[in-house]
Amino acid sequence: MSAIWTELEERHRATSARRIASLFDDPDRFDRFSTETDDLLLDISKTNIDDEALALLISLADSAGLADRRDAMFRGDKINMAENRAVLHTALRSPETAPLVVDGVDVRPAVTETLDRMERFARAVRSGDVTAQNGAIFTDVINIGIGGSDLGPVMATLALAPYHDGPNVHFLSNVDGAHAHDILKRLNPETTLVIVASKTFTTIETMTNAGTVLDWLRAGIGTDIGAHLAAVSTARDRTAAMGIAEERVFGFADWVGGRYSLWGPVGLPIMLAIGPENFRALLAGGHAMDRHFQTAEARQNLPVLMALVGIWHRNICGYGSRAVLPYDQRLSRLPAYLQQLDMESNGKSVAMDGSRLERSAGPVVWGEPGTNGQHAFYQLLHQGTDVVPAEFLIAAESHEPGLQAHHDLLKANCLAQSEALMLGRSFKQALQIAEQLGFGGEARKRQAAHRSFPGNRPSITLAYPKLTPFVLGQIIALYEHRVFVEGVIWGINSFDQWGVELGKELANGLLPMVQGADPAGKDGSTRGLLHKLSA
Ligand SMILES: O=P(O)(O)OC[C@H]1O[C@](O)(CO)[C@@H](O)[C@@H]1O
Repeated sequence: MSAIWTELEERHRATSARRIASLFDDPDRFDRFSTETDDLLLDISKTNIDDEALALLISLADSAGLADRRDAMFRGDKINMAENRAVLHTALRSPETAPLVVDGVDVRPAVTETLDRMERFARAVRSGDVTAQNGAIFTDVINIGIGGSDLGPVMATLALAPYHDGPNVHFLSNVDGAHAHDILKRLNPETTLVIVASKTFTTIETMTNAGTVLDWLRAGIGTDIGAHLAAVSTARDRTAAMGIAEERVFGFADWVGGRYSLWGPVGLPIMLAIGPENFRALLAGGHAMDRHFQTAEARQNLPVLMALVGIWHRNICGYGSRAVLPYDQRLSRLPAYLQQLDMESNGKSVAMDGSRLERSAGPVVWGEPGTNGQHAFYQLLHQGTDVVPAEFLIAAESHEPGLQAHHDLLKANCLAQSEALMLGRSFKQALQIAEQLGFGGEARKRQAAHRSFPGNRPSITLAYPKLTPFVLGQIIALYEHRVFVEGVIWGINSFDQWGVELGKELANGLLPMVQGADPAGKDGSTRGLLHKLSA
């Protein structure tokens, strides 16, 4: 593998002076460097990757054993070695029936049974067959969860707003009491269903918020609150201890990682919002991407290509971050969702065997929807000292046919940004502009310096017909597999998250000090801040 890395670095050295725009002297470049699957088109042509670089990147993935690792994941092997767990979120969206065995048990029947139970429950809540304690239909649902038990449902519910015909869904995640307060003050406990979503059912934020919301329910409707509760968890003993009836608990197995969990019971709020049929279409989209990932040749394989672009930019070009820029307001939480998916999976510096990684791994992922971002941080994307590879997402068709002019503008802006990043504006062109504006002499040069754009900044674009549940399912699964492929190439375990533990432990120790205990043994800064923060 190291020989391929060296060849890639050499290829980069040999081509880094080249302008990306010059690659379009090849009239077929777009056709050869863009790929379509069911609904998605991925365009990687506006990068400096050429045939030679792509061939090397593909051999890198091959030599990392990508096909074997992929098959091992889908087969249910315990590829999350650090936790001795299989990684089978793909089973949650699979209609296949052939046995899928983990620890001697075929997992398919339980997946089907849980999905059917979720569906029955969601239908009954939506129709009013399952009602509040006083017989009223539930108008609102609060999902209490954080991280993977929040971000996926938040992102998908917003993305699929045009399909939202069920109760209003509110997401309570932050332990900051302001979050609970601001949600609860708008709601009526008599018509509110509460889902406590936590894989472990130990997460302090979720348990604290659940305690507050259960108290709010009791204050509003009395002690008999069972009709207003449901839970999503792998820990049935703990859901029982919270008083949530067995039939209101939707369980899943430890082979579903938190950030990969929206396809199963964690997706219950999505199902309540958009209905079981649309939820199943989301699953079908995810499964379609699974099939594509498993069967397409590397050069036509969207997750593989997206990952290889990621590797090229991170490791070969040395770019430390990537911007996710959905030109789709309803994907405004996609960057936040991807921050967990990507950075909690691949934000690591240790290989599977515990040795230090020889190369950089996961980049910083960030972003905001276009066009808003254009009026905020795009200045840095175009003229900043660091290059940030951009990832654009855009639909051919909107859900608002009556507002076509808006969508035309949205598309024009999206295309303009990737074009501007690539082309830039030369000093010579900027001099002409300055002259037209009436600047002369040194002022003209100064103006031109400020008004020129280096260009040659890479971007990729993901285009889709319309943001339907099926398309969204494909997009999410595409990113999941992209993260997986990058993790395989970096040689890391993308499915554990030890990096979140230390802060949790220290917070437990600090709580008594926040409440007045002696901060003995703490550093000067922490002691000083504790003093300043004592109310
Ligand atoms: O669903 P749980 O167990 O409450 O965990 C919530 C989140 O917390 C984390 O463990 C990180 O703190 C995530 O991986 C997970 O998605």
